[in-house]
Amino acid sequence: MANVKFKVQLGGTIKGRIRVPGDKSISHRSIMLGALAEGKTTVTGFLEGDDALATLQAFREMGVDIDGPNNGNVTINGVGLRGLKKPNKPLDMGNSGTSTRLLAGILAGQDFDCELVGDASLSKRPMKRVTVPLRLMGAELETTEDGTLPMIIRGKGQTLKAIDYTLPMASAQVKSCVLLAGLFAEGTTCALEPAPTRDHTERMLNGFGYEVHSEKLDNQRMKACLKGGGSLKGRHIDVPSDISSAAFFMAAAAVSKDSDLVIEHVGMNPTRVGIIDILKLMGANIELENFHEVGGEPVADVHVRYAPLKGIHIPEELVALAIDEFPVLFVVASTAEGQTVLTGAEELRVKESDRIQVMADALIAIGVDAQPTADGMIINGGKQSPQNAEIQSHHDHRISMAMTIAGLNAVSEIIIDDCANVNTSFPIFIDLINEVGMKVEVVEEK
Ligand SMILES: O=C(O)C1=C[C@@H](OP(=O)(O)O)[C@@H](O)[C@H](O)C1
Ligand SMILES: C=C(OP(=O)(O)O)C(=O)O
Repeated sequence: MANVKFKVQLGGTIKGRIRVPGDKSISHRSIMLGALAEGKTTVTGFLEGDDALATLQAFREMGVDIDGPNNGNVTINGVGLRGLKKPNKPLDMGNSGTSTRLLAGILAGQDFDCELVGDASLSKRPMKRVTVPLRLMGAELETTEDGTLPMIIRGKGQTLKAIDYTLPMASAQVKSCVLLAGLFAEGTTCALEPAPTRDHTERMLNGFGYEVHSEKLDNQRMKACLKGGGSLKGRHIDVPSDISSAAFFMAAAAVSKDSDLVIEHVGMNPTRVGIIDILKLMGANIELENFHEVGGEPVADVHVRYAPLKGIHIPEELVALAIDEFPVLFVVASTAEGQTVLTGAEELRVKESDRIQVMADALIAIGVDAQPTADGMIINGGKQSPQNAEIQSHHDHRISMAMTIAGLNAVSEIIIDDCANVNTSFPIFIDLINEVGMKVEVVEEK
């Protein structure tokens, strides 16, 4: 396969009015719940990126009739909770942690064996976090000794046991895995999280008429519970634009002089808006306009104008609410005056890459004063020394995009290696970033 490199020209002013593609987390869940529902589910705004397409393809291979995607429109003819069929081959989850961990929960309750495989990056990511609770529920699963893919899920059609599970880490994927397995369990399954994480699974299950009870306990901890054995009713889902994709554009406009950008129809779920809170704490000028609700999820237009930024200690309670945005937030911190400190974010080490180490290496390579720590990063911003650099993305779409944004304030040319991975979450990233005022050339090397 050709190696796709991004050659980023320095500088630029970010202006315009854009719309970024659909939310990845909601797109995955629309296929999963649509497939498990009775009747037809129609989806608009579906993200046609490789990760969400891996989920779609997996359900096709399990016998679900799915039309599309066609310009973000998908129709799923649901087969009900007991209607999935054994696929003829291992299901390829590509680069997608969300597909793998949520599907593991669904597959644990089936009456057929199934194998999940993935690419080099996904095959290194920890899966014990889902095999541990699923085994407690009575599921039979096998992984490598290290607890990584490939994963075999042995389905005997057994009814799973409901559990009351306290998650050891703040992870929406683990919470969702447990709740989805809970659909196939006898009794009430609960997932208690150490800090609130994205709640799209709970919201969407409720939207499909499957009651999930969520309550806030002490210390902001959330507990979500559902009773097994119910049914989901097909519905329409309008997927809002992905705040995690919008984040690259918010950051770009926040760090470049004279910028003025509107990003339309962005998902504003309170469990996802950490990026906005953090940028505002740094001094960013962000206004939310045209607030409204689509299908149970709040959306707004995000208006960002340039303002000088300062370093901060990022409040730990915002970490899970901005978990995918740290690569680009590190870039923002490198341009802000003073020190930015991130703590409590060790989960970043087990994403598509080790996002603490990889971003520290990339920023140091372009002359930024950055210091990785066990659970975060210390960045002394506002002073970069000129250094030409060729950056490695390490199979991580968010590194490719974050380091592109670094070009706005870098003092020497940036080339990023291995960038085809932006297709996992944001296939039109380069078109949009060039449209709003950057100059990024895509070079394909055989
Ligand atoms: O549930 C989801 O859709 C996701 C949850 C997060 O992962 P963790 O739950 O592992 O933190 C996030 O990083 C990922 O991009 C999408
Ligand atoms: C962590 C991410 O996704 P996933 O875990 O689904 O691979 C991401 O998109 O940043």
